Amino acid sequence: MTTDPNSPGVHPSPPGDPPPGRAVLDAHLVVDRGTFRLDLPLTIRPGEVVALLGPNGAGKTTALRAFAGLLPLTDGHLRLAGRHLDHPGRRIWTPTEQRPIGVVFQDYLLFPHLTALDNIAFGPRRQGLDRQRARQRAADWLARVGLADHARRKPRQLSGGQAQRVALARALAVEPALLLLDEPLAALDARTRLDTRAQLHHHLANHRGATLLVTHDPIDAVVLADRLVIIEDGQVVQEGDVATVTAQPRSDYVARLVGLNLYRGYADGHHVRLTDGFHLVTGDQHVGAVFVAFAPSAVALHPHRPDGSPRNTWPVTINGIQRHGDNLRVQLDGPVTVAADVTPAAAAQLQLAPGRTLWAAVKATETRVYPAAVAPTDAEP
Ligand SMILES: Nc1ncnc2c1ncn2[C@@H]1O[C@H](COP(=O)(O)OP(=O)(O)OP(=O)(O)O)[C@@H](O)[C@H]1O
Repeated sequence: MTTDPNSPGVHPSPPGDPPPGRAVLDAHLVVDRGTFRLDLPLTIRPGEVVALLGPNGAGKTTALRAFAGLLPLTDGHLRLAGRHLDHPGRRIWTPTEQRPIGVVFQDYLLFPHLTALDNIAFGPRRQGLDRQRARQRAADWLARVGLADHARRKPRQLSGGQAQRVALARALAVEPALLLLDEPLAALDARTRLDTRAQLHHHLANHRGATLLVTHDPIDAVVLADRLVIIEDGQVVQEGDVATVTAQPRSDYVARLVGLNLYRGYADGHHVRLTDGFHLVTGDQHVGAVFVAFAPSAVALHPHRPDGSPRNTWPVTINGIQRHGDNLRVQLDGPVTVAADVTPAAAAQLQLAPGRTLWAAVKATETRVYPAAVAPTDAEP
């Protein structure tokens, strides 16, 4: 691999490229790490915030490192603001420090020996601003994140929430075409996270570049992102706006993330035969391969088989019980594995305990049915 002598940031992409359209980020990351392969097409429009979600080992960190220039692409391309930063097919590669990218790492990685002000001024200085103007820009950013009076503090003299805000200001002070956020709120306690999330939302709304948020936290994703991209085993399994993804999960991971029971099956009118042979009656009519989803709150538990109503009923055995907000979430085994939410009062009445057998009931009208065939994505600009 050779370094592109015509450093991106100075020269446009070579002629012959497809037009970048409205996307500021246009990437197809292919990265091989041993037996693991990340294969992630991703475009992001100016001002758009995309959350990259996935279970452990899905490839989120690999993607983040590839964007930041800490891992080279095996194949594919990475184009930002119309310039190729990485394109193995053309032997183009751009070192980290020359990429117009701001990164907020999970543990912030502030320079410990520099003040908050100098941490933020570092990027603009390296971009060529003189010392005074770089410090002025840093001071402006400190004021924007509400820390004007913390300019002289060193990172060890800042709280977790303050350090996070300095890290965000440092990343944004270089006016990056792409802002990468790596679990930006994970290190904060619950109260600070709430405030900091609201502030982050405000700053992202004003950021004109693209933002990629890597997170495990569905709340961060739902609050902060315009679009979700979910990867598993290095591949995109679902993407779309928050409302669509949360309403119509297409993988077990996404269903767990949004707290829904999810099954695959084959629909014939109001009946869906699940892959393990069980039948569900649904409110919607469909024909063909479908997903069926319903909320744990839609599952009613009874000590005896309920009769006389057009519902789905089946015997279940309690496998586990956890707190879930003000309620209890009960994991149930049976011909259909299912999670049910019950109030503490109902739990006491039903004498819930692991191993106890009950009946589960779900009204047909509480189910959602949608085709299993993958719809075309709306990712293209
Ligand atoms: N240095 C490495 N060499 C080889 N394979 C690696 C290396 N680091 C990670 N991997 C593999 O790459 C895959 C993706 O890992 P990655 O850290 O990107 O996942 P992740 O989605 O960030 O996971 P987590 O949520 O646990 O941080 C995993 O299978 C992992 O074992």
